Amino acid sequence: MYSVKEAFYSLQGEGGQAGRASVFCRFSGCNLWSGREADRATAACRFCDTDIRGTDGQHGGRFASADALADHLAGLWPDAPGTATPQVIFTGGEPLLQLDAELIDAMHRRGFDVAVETNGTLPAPAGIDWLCVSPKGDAPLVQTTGDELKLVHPQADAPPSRFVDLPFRHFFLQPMDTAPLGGGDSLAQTVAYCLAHPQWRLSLQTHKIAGID
Ligand SMILES: C[S@@+](CC[C@H](N)C(=O)[O-])C[C@H]1O[C@@H](n2cnc3c(N)ncnc32)[C@H](O)[C@@H]1O
Ligand SMILES: Nc1nc2[nH]cc(C(=O)O)c2c(=O)[nH]1
Ligand code: SF4
Ligand SMILES: [Mg+2]
Repeated sequence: MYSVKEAFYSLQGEGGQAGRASVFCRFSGCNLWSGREADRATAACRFCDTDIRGTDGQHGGRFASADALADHLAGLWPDAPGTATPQVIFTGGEPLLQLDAELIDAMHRRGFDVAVETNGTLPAPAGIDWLCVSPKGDAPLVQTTGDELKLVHPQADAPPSRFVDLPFRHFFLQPMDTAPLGGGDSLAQTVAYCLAHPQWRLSLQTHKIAGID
């Protein structure tokens, strides 16, 4: 059984694939926060910008099998002209609590590339085409390889220097959207860090700038 908060068709807003049309599957639940505002201040991850509870979002629900969920997600890809490879982005919540090889295979059989956004505290199954790891504070990092490491910045207990020697192909710093918390000048700090440490590239949340989701 898979629990999905919401699913939607949009453009990847972040990281090295920003701008690519994708179907998003946002799984419910996370191992670093309950999703309740009352628990935010004491959670392992405190700055989450997302509603991760329940299955009540658009195209959300509970799916009894990998094929049922894969059919549901493939149905969100538009009947559009051209030859672009469809992509599904499994996110959440924490997708690696639910994503398994069966669902990855089911999406591949439907012609989709499979991308994942994870906090890196759980091992990733094989077969993912684009793995984005986004470490959180002092939560243990288990998944130490992938395509991109995308660190939300600044985090007092997660300096970029701790991650920059890991074997990822791309290193992004993403300014912390402080809307859930209030205050801060994370954009200026992130720009300054990238200028001083050129291994890191700036990732802006372009979907928020564009106002698309
Ligand atoms: C909502 S998380 C879900 C996936 C997974 N749990 C994770 O944390 O990577 C999706 C992406 O949004 C980023 N994110 C969450 N809250 C953010 C915020 N306030 N500002 C900037 N990025 C944020 C995460 O770091 C992650 O890269
Ligand atoms: N457009 C858009 N791009 C995204 N890339 C990662 C997202 C996420 O919440 O995982 C996200 C999201 O929520 N929306
Ligand atoms: S790990 Fe990801 S989904 Fe979980 S609370 Fe943090 S940002 Fe949100
Ligand atoms: Mg998001």
